Amino acid sequence: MRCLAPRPAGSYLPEPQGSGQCATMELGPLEGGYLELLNSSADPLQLYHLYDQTDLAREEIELCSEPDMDTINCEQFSRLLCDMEGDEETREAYANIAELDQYVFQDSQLDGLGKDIFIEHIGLEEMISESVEVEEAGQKSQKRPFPEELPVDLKHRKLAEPLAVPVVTGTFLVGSVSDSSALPCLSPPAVFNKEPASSQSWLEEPVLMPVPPSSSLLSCLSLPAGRIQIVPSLPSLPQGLWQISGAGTGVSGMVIYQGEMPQASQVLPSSGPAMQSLPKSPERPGSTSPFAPSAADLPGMPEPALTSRANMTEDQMSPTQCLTAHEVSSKPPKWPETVEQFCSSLRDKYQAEPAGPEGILVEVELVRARLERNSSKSQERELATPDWAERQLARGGLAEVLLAAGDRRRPRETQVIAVLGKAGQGKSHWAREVSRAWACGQLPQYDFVFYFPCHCLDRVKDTYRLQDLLFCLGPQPQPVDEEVFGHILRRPDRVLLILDAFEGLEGQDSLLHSAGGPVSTEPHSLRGLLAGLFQRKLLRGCTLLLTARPRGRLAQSLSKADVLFEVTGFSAEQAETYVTRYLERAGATEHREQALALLHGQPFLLSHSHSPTVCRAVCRLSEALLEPGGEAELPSTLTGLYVGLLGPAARDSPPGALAGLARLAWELGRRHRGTLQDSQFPSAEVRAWAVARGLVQPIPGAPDTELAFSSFLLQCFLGAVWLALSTEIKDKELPQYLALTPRKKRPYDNWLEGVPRFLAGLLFQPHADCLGALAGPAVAALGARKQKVLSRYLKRLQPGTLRAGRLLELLHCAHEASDAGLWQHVVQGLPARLSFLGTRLTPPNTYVLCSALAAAGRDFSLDLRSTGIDPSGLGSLVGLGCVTHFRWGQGSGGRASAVVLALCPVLGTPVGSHLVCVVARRGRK
Ligand SMILES: Nc1ncnc2c1ncn2[C@@H]1O[C@H](COP(=O)(O)OP(=O)(O)OP(=O)(O)O)[C@@H](O)[C@H]1O
Repeated sequence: MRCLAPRPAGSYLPEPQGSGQCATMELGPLEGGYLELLNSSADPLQLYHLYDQTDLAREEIELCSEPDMDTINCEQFSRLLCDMEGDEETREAYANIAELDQYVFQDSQLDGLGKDIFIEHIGLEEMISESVEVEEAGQKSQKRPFPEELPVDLKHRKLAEPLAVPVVTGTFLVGSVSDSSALPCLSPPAVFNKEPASSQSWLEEPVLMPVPPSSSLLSCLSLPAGRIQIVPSLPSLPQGLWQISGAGTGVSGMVIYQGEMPQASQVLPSSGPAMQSLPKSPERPGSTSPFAPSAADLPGMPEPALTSRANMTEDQMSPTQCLTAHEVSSKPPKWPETVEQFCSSLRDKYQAEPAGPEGILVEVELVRARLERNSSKSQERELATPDWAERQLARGGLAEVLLAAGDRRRPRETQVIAVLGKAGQGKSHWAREVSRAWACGQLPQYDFVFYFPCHCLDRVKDTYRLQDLLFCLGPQPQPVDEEVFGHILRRPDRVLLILDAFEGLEGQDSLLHSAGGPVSTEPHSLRGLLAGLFQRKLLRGCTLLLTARPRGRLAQSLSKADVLFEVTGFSAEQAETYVTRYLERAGATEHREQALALLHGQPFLLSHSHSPTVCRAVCRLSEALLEPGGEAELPSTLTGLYVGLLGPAARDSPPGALAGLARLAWELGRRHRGTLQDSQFPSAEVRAWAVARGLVQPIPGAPDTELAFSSFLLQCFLGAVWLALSTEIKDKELPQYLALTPRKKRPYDNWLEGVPRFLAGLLFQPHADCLGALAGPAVAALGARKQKVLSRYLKRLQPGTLRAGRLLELLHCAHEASDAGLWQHVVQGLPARLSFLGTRLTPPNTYVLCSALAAAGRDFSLDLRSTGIDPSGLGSLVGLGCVTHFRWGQGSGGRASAVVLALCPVLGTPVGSHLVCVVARRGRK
């Protein structure tokens, strides 16, 4: 393919010299240089096509004999690149652009002017709202001279044009904001503290007010009147657009952009840095994966071939697929029939599986993760908590995740990728999407993808060979075919094994690091086989993708993985998308607005909907509540949510069914298990009831005799029901199950981590609406006795002595209890200085903390560093009048890294160094 190489004089495009067989474009010659070309409104494809035709006519090249202006095939594309590389003028023009880019966007000393011009020049003005007037709000940094080589017109404009944005010194900035009132501003009216921090505390540094990032959440932070101060010498901010709006300041908005500026060819995300990382919903006509954009996603590109690899030519593949396929390996032209058949049966299997129980897919981001020791004394590790703005999203989506370990990969070396996250965050959902994406032809670097739910691999008694694992225990059980197996062994680098819910394997931790795994494919225990894979002895060179809840010793072993990612659940927007899609699937689209109103009416449940599991539960209850019509309201607690869901099921249950299932949930949970065999149910009747009511469900890929609780949270709820109902649990033992006080020897390791708050909810909430609604009035006396025991215990607890994680759990218990006396007792006991350093503040954690601080009626100082708190949560917390001081920022360990800002009524206070921002004000010049 030919490139649009500029001609030395005048026009960049030659006059067409004949049309040949190609359609003639009506496009006049373009004058100027590459920058003009970039700036022109001409369609690049048209330009290419026009130029291409003329050369075609000249060179009589066959390529364009069937002209299709929408199509650039792979070969054409690589020739374009080659031609561009070979052309001196092209190189020079692009070098100029690159240099300008570097000068403008990567230099922390540069003011906003050059950037603005550059943005405008390359056509990114749209990023800056034209409706907002901007004002200088800071001081200029020292300017450097322009590089001599810069295009003259840019130099000229830089010097001649007026300053379009207020300059605040530092790293860089992008533009003003549009009307912030249009954004969902979740924070309450804020009154900031404007006093200096008191001494002798972690607040000693003048750290007051963060610049909160705006995100896909489009959240904003209301800023009250007060001094503005940005502490200088900040290390780099993470990338992204940050937005602040302030009511009391006349500031309509402020956007800070930190990080690399998108290149001219890139599209700036309209609402923050969130990137797609999962294949798109099957309902969408476009591609289901960022890996291979479809014709719908990229107008002008041919739709990629989907399922079959046979007879697939490069022309039929999308460019991305095409390039990737070339990069990864060249495949043999044709596979033996048996291999083709096996491969397509695998693809069919994955394509036939629905996306989750409801067949809904919401695109979510994966975040780069890291494990760290949870205390200096312990060897145990847990997921590190980066600040929200420091998170590194897997910007290349699925492709990035799968290729992430590639850099470190040695030739023919197995790579291990771990995708981690708390229960119910969507790990399995994501892993199944990977296999579905492959089945749709979107991961051409793999010939075979095997998905295993690890519950099915926990067979200690039998021995297996590698081929048994792949064929008999694999997703599409069938007799071993040696020809296919031989094919797999020849190219292990083209095999992806997905081990989902890895924590479900007995003794998983030892599989990852112990030595001595088998080197041959002779029969071994299943554990031995897996150890051989992880120790890179079996199928060496393959990719192992495992998903797990990282806890205990497993977390320790997982640090051996080549690369780690975390599934972090839904944003508020994604939760709303889920609700919408859920109702569409249920054929109840007419209830959408009401359902969203119900959810927003219960902000606590809204915050919990950050977990896809809870979001799904909320949808199910909303659907049930809205169906009969009339007034409806969601409960205000998680306990209420699950009582609402289980109540009707309990009412029509066989005698003792609920208690029987609750006992199973508890007993299995104590052994860290969430799956059960048919034979474990008290009776076939109970099994049938539990399946029919969706309390347990088949495990995809597992034998029919194996079932799993439909969610971990439901198992926790049932476990708590058992503790509340059981006469076998002695009263004095009950408090230990809240796991709030450290004990030397704990009989209960809190694996069922949702139990404490559900137990408090079940025992404290009014009996008739809660425990009674599930188990009938007969258990009222038992419940009252247990409640008394817990109440005594909780009231003796001193919140000030608890570590941050336990304090949050106590707040959750008190919230679930919905008991005014208990709540008051807890909030009154909160210490005035609260440090959450290194403890995750998820949306529900932030919610209970906000409620408690607001109810306490006194002032608080908060350390919010390394909590991962999101912008809206941060806005809500620091917007509380009672929060007089707070600290938030990147990292821990006292790095002088916080972004500090306090407001003054009039902006214009010098705004520190190393930050460039645009402050937009309405009605002021
Ligand atoms: N991106 C998503 N789009 C739509 N639904 C989702 C998404 N992620 C998760 N879900 C739904 O949320 C629920 C929980 O997801 P999933 O089972 O994948 O979580 P998990 O992290 O694997 O949990 P566990 O650790 O308990 O196995 C499922 O019903 C799933 O279908």
